[in-house]
Amino acid sequence: MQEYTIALVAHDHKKSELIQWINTHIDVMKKCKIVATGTTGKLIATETGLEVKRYQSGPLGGDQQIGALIAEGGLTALFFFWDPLNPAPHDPDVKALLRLCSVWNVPVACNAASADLMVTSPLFLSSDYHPVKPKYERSL
Ligand SMILES: O=C(CO)COP(=O)(O)O
Repeated sequence: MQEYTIALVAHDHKKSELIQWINTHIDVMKKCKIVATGTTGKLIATETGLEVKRYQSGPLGGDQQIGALIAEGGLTALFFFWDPLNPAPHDPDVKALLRLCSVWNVPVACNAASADLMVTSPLFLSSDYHPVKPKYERSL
């Protein structure tokens, strides 16, 4: 059976919204392998009981670790409830993570409404759905 890895990430002011969203979609979440940045992952595990592979906290490199997973072709989708109203010290990392989703055509939802649409799509976790993985050529 195919394994689907999703990343769940939320900035501090968005964490409770993410937990609420996860609980609304808990049956879908249970079908996925979940990775998360450190603090978000800890909260998800304690508040929902889901198993979570935790990376570093975002400001300490967690966003970049998830970016590396994308670059290796190992991420199915990203749910990133980022905070548009408070500056983050690691904003370049946040931008880099979102950029890599576009580079590698990885589905990404940045708010609860988009996340709702994504997980309720019949294509989500469907073995018939293979988003095009771009091929890049770089000459040195
Ligand atoms: O800062 C984050 C994403 O940019 C999230 O990090 P934490 O999950 O450790 O709070």
